[in-house]
Amino acid sequence: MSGKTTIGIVGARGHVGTELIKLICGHPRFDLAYVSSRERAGRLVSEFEPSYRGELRYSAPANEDLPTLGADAVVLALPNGKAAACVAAFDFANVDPVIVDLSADFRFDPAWYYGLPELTRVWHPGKRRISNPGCYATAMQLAIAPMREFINGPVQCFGVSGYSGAGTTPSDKNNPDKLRDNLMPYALTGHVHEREVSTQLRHPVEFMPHVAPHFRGLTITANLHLRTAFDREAVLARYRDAYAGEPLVRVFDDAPWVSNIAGRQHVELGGFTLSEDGHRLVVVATEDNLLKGAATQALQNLNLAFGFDEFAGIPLDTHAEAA
Ligand SMILES: NC(=O)C1=CN([C@@H]2O[C@H](COP(=O)(O)OP(=O)(O)OC[C@H]3O[C@@H](n4cnc5c(N)ncnc54)[C@H](OP(=O)(O)O)[C@@H]3O)[C@@H](O)[C@H]2O)C=CC1
Ligand SMILES: CC(=O)N[C@@H](CCC(=O)OP(=O)(O)O)C(=O)O
Repeated sequence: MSGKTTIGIVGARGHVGTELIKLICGHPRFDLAYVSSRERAGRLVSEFEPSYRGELRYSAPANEDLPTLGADAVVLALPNGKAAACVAAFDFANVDPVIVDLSADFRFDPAWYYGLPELTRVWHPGKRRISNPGCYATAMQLAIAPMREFINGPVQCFGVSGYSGAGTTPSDKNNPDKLRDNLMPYALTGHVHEREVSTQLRHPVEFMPHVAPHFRGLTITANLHLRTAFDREAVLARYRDAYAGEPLVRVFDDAPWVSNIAGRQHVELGGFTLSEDGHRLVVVATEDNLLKGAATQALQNLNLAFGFDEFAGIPLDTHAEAA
């Protein structure tokens, strides 16, 4: 291979695995070692991903064969519940690549680093087992964190995701016919991202997710009750300060629209609206669930794990001006 750091992707046919292949193809320091898919085993990656110009083919290694494949890092992009068996195979073989898990399987395991770099990168150095946050959970935490110390009582978050969030295994939530002209509520209490955000922020969050007919991009509308009365300027100043110098978090005056975020790497925050008494704040966040909600964040985590620039290989567009 090329002297580059090599990455294996397990579950590379999926929506997130596909985005990660594209990002790694454009990365100056990473190269693909292997990409697994049972359905595409034997097929050339270039058949599915034109930006990949090599001869690599999808393969379908058994878990116990993964440690023999020799990648410097492994990204697990499998459905929930499948990661532990892969990790156990590496442990059993005493092979210790950097592992980034995209599922929810290790997000509550204190032995794993929770990688939402804008909020947790200070704890990253030396971490080789990295749990990538959930898509909605990323947007919720970035929307709430700057006001965390002033929040009074639970935060309510109304979420609407494009149906790529539901993966490729057929279900009502990714069935375009059932989604047409529709908004599908689900997991209205107890969604894993509710628990994830409440745990990470150490503050209760109540999350009500929905799926919509668009393919990619999600919106979170967060309702925060505040102990202290705020005016809009003070709120905006807190968000601008919190994310100053963060290329993947942009703060706007107006509420962001999901139609503007598909295919883009960053999270947008905006629409800061206060009640008349200044004690209730509503904030809107949008994000491409497959990018900052998954693959882009995984790339930030991989860059940090190998000591590269955190944003290497992440195409930062500039066409929308932050407020
Ligand atoms: N979609 C999203 O917006 C986000 C997803 N995530 C998480 O990322 C992970 C991947 O999501 P996504 O790409 O949407 O999922 P998909 O359903 O699109 O893809 C799943 C991948 O896993 C493989 N796979 C499925 N079942 C198995 C199995 N039993 N054993 C081995 N491989 C299997 C599939 O390939 P094949 O069947 O060919 O082997 C496919 O490559 C999930 O854990 C998801 O929760 C996180 C944030 C956002
Ligand atoms: C629309 C839809 O179904 N979205 C997924 C979230 C995708 C995600 O972030 O997944 P994990 O936390 O499982 O990794 C869901 O609600 O389960």
